[in-house]
Amino acid sequence: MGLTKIAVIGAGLMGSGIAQSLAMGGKRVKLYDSSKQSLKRAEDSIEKSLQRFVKAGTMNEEAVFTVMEHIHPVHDVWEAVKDAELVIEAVPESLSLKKLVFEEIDRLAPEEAILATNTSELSVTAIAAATSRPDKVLGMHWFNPAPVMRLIEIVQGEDTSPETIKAVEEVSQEIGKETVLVKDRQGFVTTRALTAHLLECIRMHEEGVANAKDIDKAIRLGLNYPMGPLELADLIGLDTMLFVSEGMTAAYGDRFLPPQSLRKMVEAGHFGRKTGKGFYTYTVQRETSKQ
Ligand SMILES: C[C@H](O)CC(=O)SCCNC(=O)CCNC(=O)[C@H](O)C(C)(C)COP(=O)(O)OP(=O)(O)OC[C@H]1O[C@@H](n2cnc3c(N)ncnc32)[C@H](O)[C@@H]1OP(=O)(O)O
Ligand SMILES: NC(=O)c1ccc[n+]([C@@H]2O[C@H](COP(=O)([O-])OP(=O)(O)OC[C@H]3O[C@@H](n4cnc5c(N)ncnc54)[C@H](O)[C@@H]3O)[C@@H](O)[C@H]2O)c1
Repeated sequence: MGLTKIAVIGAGLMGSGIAQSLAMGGKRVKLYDSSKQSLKRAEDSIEKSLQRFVKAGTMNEEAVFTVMEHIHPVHDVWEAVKDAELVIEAVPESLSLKKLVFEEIDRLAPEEAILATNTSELSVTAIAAATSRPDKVLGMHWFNPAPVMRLIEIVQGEDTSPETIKAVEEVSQEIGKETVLVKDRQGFVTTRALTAHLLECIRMHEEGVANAKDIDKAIRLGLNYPMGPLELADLIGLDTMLFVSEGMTAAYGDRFLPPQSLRKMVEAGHFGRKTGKGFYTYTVQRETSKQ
């Protein structure tokens, strides 16, 4: 059994799903978020997601209890990383923020710990350079919703060692995921391909080529995609989509420019599922009063 003690930093949409996926694969996970509210929301969304597996008949209540037993929400980053063999970061898509987080976990985590970022498209090499261990830093790009999606895209930074890659390939396979290995180029493989697709569909919506429902239906039924592009953008988070679009524009030019309508929705605080409104409206679970 490879790496077993894992810390996840950032318990939002992805961090909660990553923690759940690891725990479902038998790993012990400490889950930290700078916001207590996010940590509470993470526990609720993990419970909800596990109940989907129970409803689907692929898990029983005993397995749910075991998975929850493997996830330890903590309120202090030192507590989260102090004995970790692998730390996975899933904070918002901002290079400056990720560098700050990596500087901190580099100082606090055991020196042999591997540090992985779940960035969608930012430079793994630049994040690694913020630490004293660039050979032990790589991209571990999960997909939303993490408990269901089967791929982990491993991104090799300029100084990532082969041993680091092998250890993360192993832990990915141990929890039932498939991996691919890509170079550290903006957007890697998946985000570059997906962003081109999603942005073009948002532009079509903006130009009034068709309404949101028909654009999604056309792609879902016409191209046999599991989700339409606008409902998928709402699932990913329009805030993340804007971050990604701006990052890709810096690297590849105007073809990735964010549509004005995307920017306006984000400026208005409409991030999609996570805020209850994006291209569609959703019922957002009320925050529990208990902290
Ligand atoms: C940009 C980033 O860096 C990288 C990315 O993440 S790109 C995005 C990658 N993800 C995709 O492309 C997802 C495409 N969609 C799909 O594969 C499928 O629609 C799906 C797996 C999300 C759901 O498939 P399906 O079996 O039809 O489930 P369905 O009953 O329709 O449920 C859809 C809903 O369930 C969620 N979901 C389904 N199973 C789930 C599970 N076990 N745990 C958590 N959420 C689950 C979906 O997110 C959505 O949320 P909701 O519960 O709040 O409604
Ligand atoms: N949303 C997706 O579909 C998706 C898929 C793959 C990868 N990603 C990437 O994963 C990362 C997280 O995205 P997300 O959608 O989960 O975002 P999110 O906004 O849902 O979650 C981010 C979490 O990080 C927490 N946070 C912020 N600063 C922190 C800090 N200094 N220390 C600890 N926690 C902190 C926030 O409180 C929040 O709970 C981004 O880099 C994103 O590009 C997103």
